[in-house]
Amino acid sequence: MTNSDTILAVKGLGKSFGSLVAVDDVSFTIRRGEILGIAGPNGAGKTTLFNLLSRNPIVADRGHVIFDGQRIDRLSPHRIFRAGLARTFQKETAFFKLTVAENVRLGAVYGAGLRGAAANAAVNAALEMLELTPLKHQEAGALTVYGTKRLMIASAMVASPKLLLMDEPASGLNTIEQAELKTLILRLRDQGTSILLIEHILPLLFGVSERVMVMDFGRKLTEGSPAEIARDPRVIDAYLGGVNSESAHAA
Ligand SMILES: Nc1ncnc2c1ncn2[C@@H]1O[C@H](COP(=O)(O)OP(=O)(O)OP(=O)(O)O)[C@@H](O)[C@H]1O
Repeated sequence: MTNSDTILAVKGLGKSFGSLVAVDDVSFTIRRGEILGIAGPNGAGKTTLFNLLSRNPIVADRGHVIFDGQRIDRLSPHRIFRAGLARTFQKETAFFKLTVAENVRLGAVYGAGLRGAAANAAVNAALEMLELTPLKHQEAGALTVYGTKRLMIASAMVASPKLLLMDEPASGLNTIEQAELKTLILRLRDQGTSILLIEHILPLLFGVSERVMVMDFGRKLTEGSPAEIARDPRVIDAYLGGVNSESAHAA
């Protein structure tokens, strides 16, 4: 069911909240070095899927997850992170009274288990990668939205994850910041990190993803290249709400 080219293989993943099936029998794979996009309307189950993969803060009712050849759906969130699967959150999340560098250090020490010079080197590399070095001594609470988004990514990247789950990194960003984020996401991928990306800003999602999976009512509706997804009438019906595929695809 998995091979060495596959970084993540998800099979039959499911989660219900009472009578609501938030994630319904979802299966997919991600190749090493790939960016797989996830689209879908509000409430489709995208964030719940991330929660199940990271087991943070909830666990799946059904299905299994093979990450880098190892079954991870019974590991603690901490062990999943250590195994190389990191995530960012939709809501800006940071220790706002700590500095930017201190936040990233927490990821290095308590997340990745690094100490001393190794921790310092990882923190500096992550700050540099996310262009946060000039802001390293600033309180996280004083960052812009885009700064906080980059801080969340830096706090994940400090562990050198093999796979990064990004939950709506472009929400709240202006168009210039969105363009910068696009460059940054591609750079992370080019440096060897596979990426699973939830994003409502379709030009960005379609512009960086090799493939896009669309969810609706907890289920995987379809998956394909961005061009295939943009012209799929089921997707237009479920998600684009009549926006024609040409404008949705204009990156
Ligand atoms: N802890 C929870 N308890 C009860 N219902 C939940 C819980 N978490 C999510 N849900 C419900 O599961 C469904 C899927 O939610 P989810 O946040 O995964 O959707 P989404 O696709 O990420 O939406 P959005 O694009 O708005 O972020 C929604 O109906 C939501 O209300």
